[in-house]
Amino acid sequence: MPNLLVVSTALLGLYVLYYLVQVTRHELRIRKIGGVRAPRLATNPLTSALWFTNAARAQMRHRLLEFFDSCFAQANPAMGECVEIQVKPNERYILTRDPEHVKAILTTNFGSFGKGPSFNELWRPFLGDSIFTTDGQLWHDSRSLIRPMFIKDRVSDLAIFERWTSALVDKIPRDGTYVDIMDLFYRMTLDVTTDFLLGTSVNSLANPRNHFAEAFNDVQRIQMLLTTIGPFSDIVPRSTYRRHIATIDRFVVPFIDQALSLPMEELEKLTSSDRTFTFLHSIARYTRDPRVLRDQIVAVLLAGRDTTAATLSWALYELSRYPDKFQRLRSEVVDAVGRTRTPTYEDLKNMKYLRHVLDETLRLYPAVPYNLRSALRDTTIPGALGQLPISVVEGDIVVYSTLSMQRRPELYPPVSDKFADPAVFSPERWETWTPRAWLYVPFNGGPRICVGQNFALTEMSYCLVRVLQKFDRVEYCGDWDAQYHVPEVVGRPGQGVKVVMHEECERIAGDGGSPRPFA
Ligand code: HEM
Repeated sequence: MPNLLVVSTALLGLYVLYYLVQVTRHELRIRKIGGVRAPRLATNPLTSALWFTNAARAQMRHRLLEFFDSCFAQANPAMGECVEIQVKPNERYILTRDPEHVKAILTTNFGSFGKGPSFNELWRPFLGDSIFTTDGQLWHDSRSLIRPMFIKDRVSDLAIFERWTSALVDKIPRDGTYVDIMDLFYRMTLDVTTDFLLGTSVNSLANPRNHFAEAFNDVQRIQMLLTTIGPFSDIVPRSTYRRHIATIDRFVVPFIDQALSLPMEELEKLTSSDRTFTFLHSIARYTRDPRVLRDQIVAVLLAGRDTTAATLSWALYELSRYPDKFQRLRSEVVDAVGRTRTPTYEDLKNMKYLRHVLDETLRLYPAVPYNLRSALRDTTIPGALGQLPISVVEGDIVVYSTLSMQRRPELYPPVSDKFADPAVFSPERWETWTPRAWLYVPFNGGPRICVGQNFALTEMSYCLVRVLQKFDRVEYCGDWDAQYHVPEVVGRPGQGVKVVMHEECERIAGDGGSPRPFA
């Protein structure tokens, strides 16, 4: 027994010594970089475990924004809105909501930051080595493979959007009953994206109970939790997560096998016609590796589906709160394309108020509310003007929130006749205001800017135009006070968006004035 005590004490002593050496080495490295630390919210594994527990709790209770904002109460004005958590002696999480920091990590100091090995490891079961999870040459190769799919000529082919928005419009009740339009938007964007990627849609608008869609939603929910608790994510059981990934693969892989079975001439033929073009057939011309194809398809599905659905949902939610803004948008739509004509790409680009509605929606509800980058080498992010920079050691994780940053009132002009309170939905502000650099970055910026930005804006514009051509009033039926933001990979309205859509009625001269819906 005494021997056991001696051995335990010796081991503990050795561990403490090792720990202190690590702490000192890390501290020296921070100084050597030439910058300073941000204020610390946690200094050791115990206090950081407590911090991550509180973060996970806030995320599960949908209070992550409040939690994230509260962390900056301890920020030091000399360093901008930035704080840090020392997880282990040589592992830190740096949190920021400062435009200068976001600019540094996304563009001016792009080469020093990336997704990093821990993000890759955490996300690999879901997204493999795709555009989202890799850095350097692997990322560059993915981007070169994917970017040509989003050139203007391809995006301006609106047939796919027409197919699925008209299916969505058909699903909206005309009899005064309410519908959760968010559910329809999620189903529509899944149908658009699977159609665009694979050439076959899951047709979830017709079949709401879809195993693939359910698995896809659940994997994202678990993935966000794993990311939030990062260093402690090993404690989360993975069986449900793996089961859902298997469901996703069972859906996607047969399409890939089929594409790979086609000879190159056939792939070229399919890809050269707008009618038969699919993302899968196009990238299958450049890689025959089924794993690469699977990973890129699932990554673009993740990128393209929920982001646009959530943004459309928030847009309609806000428009239903302001009937005058809804009417203004509708007038713009009807003046430009009437009540039935399908809009062209140029029509959509010319609708200024429509663009302001989407800009304002993405300002208040950026679809990707939280994001992170890992330091790939020792580097810095800027301090306040004339102050020392903040040292970032290789392996440190910098977490930034566009949601929190884009809602900081002090980064906006004072409230005036022309500029509404930044907490309020006001597309009108965009008529006279341009955001200061790096404040408004819903699509990110720099070399990793969203590759689907134009596709997304076209899809969302098309959908809103078609809905507003048909319906002249929207009535919100949810509980305004109960609405909340769900902080997952993509932030969506927690209560859905329950609305009654009122179809425009014309009074036909001579028919006794009975209302008749427009065709
Ligand atoms: C409202 C709609 C959208 C928003 C707000 C949005 C936002 C973003 C953001 C913030 C990123 C950076 C993610 C990161 O740092 O890891 C990103 C990347 C990306 N987005 Fe989008 N996105 C939208 C729609 C789309 C659509 C429709 C597609 C494709 C169909 C798409 C494809 C991509 C891809 C492939 C990337 C990875 C780029 C890279 O890492 O090089 N996005 N998007």
